[in-house]
Amino acid sequence: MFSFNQWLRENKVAMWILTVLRVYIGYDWMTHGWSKLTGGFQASGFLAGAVGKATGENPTVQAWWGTFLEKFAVPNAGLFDFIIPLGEFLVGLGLILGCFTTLAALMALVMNFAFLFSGTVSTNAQLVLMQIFLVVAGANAGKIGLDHWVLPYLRGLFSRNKGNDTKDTPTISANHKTA
Ligand SMILES: COC1=C(OC)C(=O)C(C/C=C(\C)CC/C=C(\C)CC/C=C(\C)CC/C=C(\C)CC/C=C(\C)CC/C=C(\C)CC/C=C(\C)CC/C=C(\C)CC/C=C(\C)CCC=C(C)C)=C(C)C1=O
Repeated sequence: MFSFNQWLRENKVAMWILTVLRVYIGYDWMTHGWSKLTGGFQASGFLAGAVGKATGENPTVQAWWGTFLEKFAVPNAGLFDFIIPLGEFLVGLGLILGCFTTLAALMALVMNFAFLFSGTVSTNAQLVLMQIFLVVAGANAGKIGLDHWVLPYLRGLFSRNKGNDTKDTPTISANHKTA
């Protein structure tokens, strides 16, 4: 039976479409990150505004997220001045190069949802939808990219001496000499 998920994960045509999608999304993240890194960026104003949206009868910002912003993000705004521009830039770079593609897409989702929870729709919802395709596709989304080499390298690193590697298994060879 045809499975769309399997098609995303294994098909060659899907691999090319995902590559175009990945580079497009990556370029969007990287340019936003770069302009914040070079032009300066302060999260405090936005964060205070988001806290203000957590009140009223039908608040845009959910109470638990409002509490997180008020108690953690606002007092540590300097951390977000740094991690948001860096995160956006690195996520963009990872997606463009196809390096740790799935992890980069997941971190991108974390940021999109943080912005959505804070009451900004903007391009976040459409990025979320596109990035879900990248995550479901898994390795196929990074095959035309550094993941083509990085993933097998990591697999080798973590599966050494496990699996079907026989070099550590003692065997008695034909010319085995006994004393
Ligand atoms: C449209 O949207 C929007 C924006 O945005 C454009 C915005 O700004 C903003 C404005 C935002 C603010 C004002 C801030 C708001 C802040 C909050 C709401 C506070 C809460 C926020 C959070 C909880 C989010 C925190 C952020 C996180 C978790 C992201 C952190 C991410 C990272 C640090 C980066 C992760 C990156 C990865 C995993 C990719 C990794 C890949 C690479 C780095 C590639 C590197 C490749 C190389 C260097 C090449 C060489 C490498 C090789 C060859 C590999 C070798 C391999 C080996 C195995 C050796 C809004 C509102 C918005 O609405």
